[in-house]
Amino acid sequence: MTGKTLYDKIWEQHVVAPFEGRDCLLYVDRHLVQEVSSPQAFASLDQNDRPLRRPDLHIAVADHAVPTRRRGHPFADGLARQQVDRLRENAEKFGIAYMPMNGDRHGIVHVIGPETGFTLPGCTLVCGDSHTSTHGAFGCIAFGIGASECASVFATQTIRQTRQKTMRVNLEGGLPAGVTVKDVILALIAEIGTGGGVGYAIEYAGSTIAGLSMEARMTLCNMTIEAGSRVGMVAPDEVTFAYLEGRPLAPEGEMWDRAVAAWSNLRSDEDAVFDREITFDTSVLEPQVSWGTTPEQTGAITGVVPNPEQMTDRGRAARIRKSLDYMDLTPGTRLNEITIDRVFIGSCTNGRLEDLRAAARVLEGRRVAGSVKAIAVPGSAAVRLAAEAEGLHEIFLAAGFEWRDSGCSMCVAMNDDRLEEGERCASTSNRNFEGRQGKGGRTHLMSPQMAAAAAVTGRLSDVRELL
Ligand SMILES: CC(C)[C@H](C(=O)O)[C@@H](O)C(=O)O
Ligand code: SF4
Repeated sequence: MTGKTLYDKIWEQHVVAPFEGRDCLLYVDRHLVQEVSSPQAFASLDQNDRPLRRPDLHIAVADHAVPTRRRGHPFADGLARQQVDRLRENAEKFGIAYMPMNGDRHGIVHVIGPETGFTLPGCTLVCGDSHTSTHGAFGCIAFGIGASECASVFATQTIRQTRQKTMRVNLEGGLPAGVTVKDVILALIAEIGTGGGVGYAIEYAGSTIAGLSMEARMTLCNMTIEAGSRVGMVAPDEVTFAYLEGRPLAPEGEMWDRAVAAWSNLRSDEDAVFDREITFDTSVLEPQVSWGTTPEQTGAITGVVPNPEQMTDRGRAARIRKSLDYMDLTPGTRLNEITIDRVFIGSCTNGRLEDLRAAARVLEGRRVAGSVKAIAVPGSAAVRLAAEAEGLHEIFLAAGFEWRDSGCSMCVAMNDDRLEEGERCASTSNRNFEGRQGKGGRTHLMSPQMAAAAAVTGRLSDVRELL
């Protein structure tokens, strides 16, 4: 018998009942709830007169619609206020934990889950949000679900799911100076495509992973969904345990020791066979920026805007032509000559302390270019407080950034942080679709230090020249 993958091990521990084919009824250990995807699910409990089965296994937080400034004032947007109010009321009514907007535990769901120790190795964790893949960084099976599936989790703590095929992505060789895991995942998506991971649960392994912090591993797993894979994971190790120890919801005392002993077995067996396996040399990477309207339309900052007329694949050429038209870019333009209007540093991809530190290192002693408006939005209140405790906010403010309260903010423009028609933004978020950051807005995805470099030069820039 061949060995098992990490995904298979955790999956098998959670099967309540097998169905036909690859489908199973799966037990759900943890559910994160946000304001956009939950109203229907709560309503379905009401309609069917069902209780919420395990209130202790859910945490609710409003992150998408909350304003990131003037939090003590009435919301500018009526719909946003309604969404936030409804979530608070539902959480109270069904007895689940709620993290209020102005509390110290507020933040983007995918930032507060790990930060509180709610996210743990070996568990199944779901949320009505595609970037739930983030939590797989802890060696758990975490994936985004739809509204009707949220209702099923509320009522039964189970969910019907199709077992994914497995893919191992071996990241080898470490990272050169100025290159981060955001560059790795952007380059990987550029190579395998936004459909490259469809149907697979991806496990990241290799020498590069061993040297990554939990925050970096989260960035990697976060963007796995942009490669089409709903699950990204990293086997837990000493870095994972050190991050979790002492977190408010992590096990304590003797339970901690037992947990670490159990978690230490959570790794793919030596002889495990993956359905697909690829190796990616990260030691040769350069900082990346996206130039199009999907994350796969990305290239090294030293390159140029590609020319669709030179492509033999006509479908691809047509897609690129459309992207360049929306992005208002001319083939052959050097990427580092593209000027920008806005900078957004934040999101569940790159809104953690390490990201803010990396950006601040570039900003220290420098000023945001006169033509640029820049905001820094910590992923959570805890991130903001920790950043303030070490004075990072002062560096951002002195450089000319606005320093905001936590939330999704300009990643998705569901609050009042958004691009104006035609504005171009250097952004640390994960999606660059048409209109993602505001109608007619143009997004270039990159790492926090690359966004900081763009802020000070007023154009897409190679951060290695500023280090
Ligand atoms: C609004 C929400 C359901 C959505 C998601 O599923 O990911 C959002 O978080 C996003 O990043 O596009
Ligand atoms: S920060 Fe962006 S990607 Fe993350 S949950 Fe919010 S909207 Fe989605």
